[in-house]
Amino acid sequence: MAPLITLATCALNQWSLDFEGNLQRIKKSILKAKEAGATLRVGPELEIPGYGCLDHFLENEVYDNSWDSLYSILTDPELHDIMIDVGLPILHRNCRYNARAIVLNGKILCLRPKLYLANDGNFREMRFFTPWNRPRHVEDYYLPPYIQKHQGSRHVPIGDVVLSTFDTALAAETCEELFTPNSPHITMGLNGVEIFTNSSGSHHSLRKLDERIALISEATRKNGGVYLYSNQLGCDGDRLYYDGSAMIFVNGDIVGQSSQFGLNEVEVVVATVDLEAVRSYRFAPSRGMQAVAAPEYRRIEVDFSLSHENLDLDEQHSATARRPPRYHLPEEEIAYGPACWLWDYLRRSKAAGFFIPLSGGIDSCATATLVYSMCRQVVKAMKEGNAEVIADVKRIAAYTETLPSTAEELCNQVLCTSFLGMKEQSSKETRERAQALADRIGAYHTDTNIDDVFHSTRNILTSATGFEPKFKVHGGTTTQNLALQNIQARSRMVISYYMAQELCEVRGRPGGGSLLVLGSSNVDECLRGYLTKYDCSSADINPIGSVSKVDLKRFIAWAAEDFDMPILKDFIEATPTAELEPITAEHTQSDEVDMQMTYKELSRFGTLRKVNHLGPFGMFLVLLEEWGGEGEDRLSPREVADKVKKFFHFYQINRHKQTVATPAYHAESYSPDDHRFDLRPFLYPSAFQSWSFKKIDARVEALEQRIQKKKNEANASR
Ligand SMILES: Nc1ncnc2c1ncn2[C@@H]1O[C@H](COP(=O)(O)OP(=O)(O)OC[C@H]2O[C@@H]([n+]3cccc(C(=O)O)c3)[C@H](O)[C@@H]2O)[C@@H](O)[C@H]1O
Ligand SMILES: Nc1ncnc2c1ncn2[C@@H]1O[C@H](COP(=O)(O)OP(=O)(O)OP(=O)(O)O)[C@@H](O)[C@H]1O
Ligand SMILES: NC(=O)CC[C@H](N)C(=O)O
Repeated sequence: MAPLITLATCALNQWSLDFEGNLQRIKKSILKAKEAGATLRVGPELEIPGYGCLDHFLENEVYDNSWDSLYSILTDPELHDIMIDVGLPILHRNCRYNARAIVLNGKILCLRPKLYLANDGNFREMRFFTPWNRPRHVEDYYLPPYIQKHQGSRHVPIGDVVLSTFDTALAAETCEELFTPNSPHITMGLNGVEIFTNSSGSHHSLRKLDERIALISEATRKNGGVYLYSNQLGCDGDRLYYDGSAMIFVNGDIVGQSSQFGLNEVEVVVATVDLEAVRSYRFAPSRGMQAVAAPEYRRIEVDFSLSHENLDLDEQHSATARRPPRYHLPEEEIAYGPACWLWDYLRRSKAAGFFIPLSGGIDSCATATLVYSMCRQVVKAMKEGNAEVIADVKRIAAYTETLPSTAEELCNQVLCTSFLGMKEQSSKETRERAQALADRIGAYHTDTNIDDVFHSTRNILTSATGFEPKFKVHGGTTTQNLALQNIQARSRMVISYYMAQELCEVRGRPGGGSLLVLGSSNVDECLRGYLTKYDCSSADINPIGSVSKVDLKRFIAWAAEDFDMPILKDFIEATPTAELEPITAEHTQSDEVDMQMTYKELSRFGTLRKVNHLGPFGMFLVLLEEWGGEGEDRLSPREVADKVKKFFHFYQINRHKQTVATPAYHAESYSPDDHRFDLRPFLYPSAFQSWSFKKIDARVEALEQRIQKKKNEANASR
């Protein structure tokens, strides 16, 4: 019988280029793993410099510093007696590799470079690294001189290897390799590898954890084995939030899972597993037939036992029981992910808090609710005794000597909101909703009118040219109507930055400080371009910029119950409106009327454009199936065509706005973010003269002729 083995994986809140902080968190995780009796610890991808260094991976200094950190791990005797799988970038024969060092008792056993790099969506690993791309190939890696001295040899093996200990075999695959069709774990498993490690730099996106769980579960269900998944956690200096969820699987089942969103900088997951369960799982002769035909790996012999053969631990421990996977609802993912990201951003930027221009509409309400959600998590972590969080709150919550004890108290210290209204345009309802929300969450709120700024800006044009622009409801043209709306929108941006800079002084915050302006444009408005360029959407950061309106509404409905905030129901029921035009008895502005499409339709267009990679004609064909056909609520081919064409027209003429979009938390797979995720032109030829639109027209005409023919035949046969 095989003895039991205790293994550990972890989620670490690394920060790009924070070599000292990263090293300290790595060491802490190793010590925690050791304390729990583990003999193997796996850490996140590129954990030494942090995963998100991006073009810094082209700087040699990052490689040197990473070796310095590794040297510190090798020479720390407290980190001995445990096998360590740690991520770092390395230079080998002048090529850069995203690698792992497998280390034991102060010596490097081998280096394992990533075979297949992640290079889609937000990932650009091919920009910095070379893929090893040669399964099972091994070479000699020449160590830096001071490491050679310490190691007692000039080189160590580098490549796709298997490690054989006294009692089992293990091997490493790295993040994306799990997602590829021909994952290394398949051949490794057929070669008798019983333990797989995977270190990841995998960011959050709504509903993505399901995919990871399905992949790992499938990998070990088919082939048997123990799978240790490690991931980075938190904001490491970018739009991305790495959502932890370190996990241990045995033969398709989860036996350990860390939190997906949390404020702990170091989370270690430990499980005790019975290797006999893996061996007996691999009984099928069909597997055996593939195993004997599988190509062989070079084995590194390791004089170490992962099991507790001679320890009392065996008697005390039994294998960790399997448990169901823990998923959050998408509305919970929105409540927790952006909130944790905001916290990391706030503490790491050393800002004094946030400023939100609060309109009384649902979007800025969602942004404010996320800051409140952040405060709830921070206060909870303080109550649990989280020392790092307490230290950060001591610096940030400077208004009082004592630490805030409720989310509302903390929110009062870190959040200022302002209603920036106009006498004729702003309704009593929005003004009151903004005030009521601020009161409920404890924000410091001001209610002010910006009519003076509006009128004086408008009058500048009049005194310069004699021309007097008017709103449409007062007889103005569309251009005049838009120009006047944009004065309001853009002056709100200037006023917001002014407020953000001065409010700490106004409130007498010891040490002063200034606030970060938070934006509130959602993914659908960005996609359609229904926002004013350089208005409040041009904020410092935006926690909801990649969340759809449909999901935002679900989140607000969830928060109304879960955060006990009945006031949020009023926001859901209100008709979304920009309130940029004067309200009259006959006219109140409404988003969906203005946009000429619904938020639900926008979500579908967005998904088909980005996730399904469809152009206008392809989208038309898909939507024809979905929305077209016979029946009362079905659309004719021409109606479907009009919707698709309208969407592409507005998307294309407004794409330029995405070039200045506020850095937003990445959450949605159809995000139009022009900076890192959705790389497209921003000067398009006219959509209406496009080849695709002509194809749509031709197909509509053909379909209409067919429909007419059918009708004629039906009439004739009556
Ligand atoms: N191809 C191109 N490349 C680069 N820049 C280009 C461009 N075409 C126009 N532009 C620039 O963009 C400007 C037009 O864009 P922009 O100034 O945004 O103005 P515009 O898109 O004309 O108007 C803003 C729209 O957003 C709506 N809205 C809805 C909800 C809230 C808010 C709000 O702000 O609170 C606004 C508002 O009702 C209106 O329909 C042009 O004046 C020009 O400066
Ligand atoms: N009266 C106002 N007071 C303060 N801020 C405002 C006001 N009107 C608009 N804003 C700011 O400008 C942003 C964009 O305005 P817009 O009317 O498009 O809002 P929205 O996208 O519909 O969001 P919301 O649902 O928050 O109104 C808002 O999210 C808000 O931050
Ligand atoms: N760092 C990686 O290799 C990540 C790629 C992977 N597709 C993910 O999103 O998790």
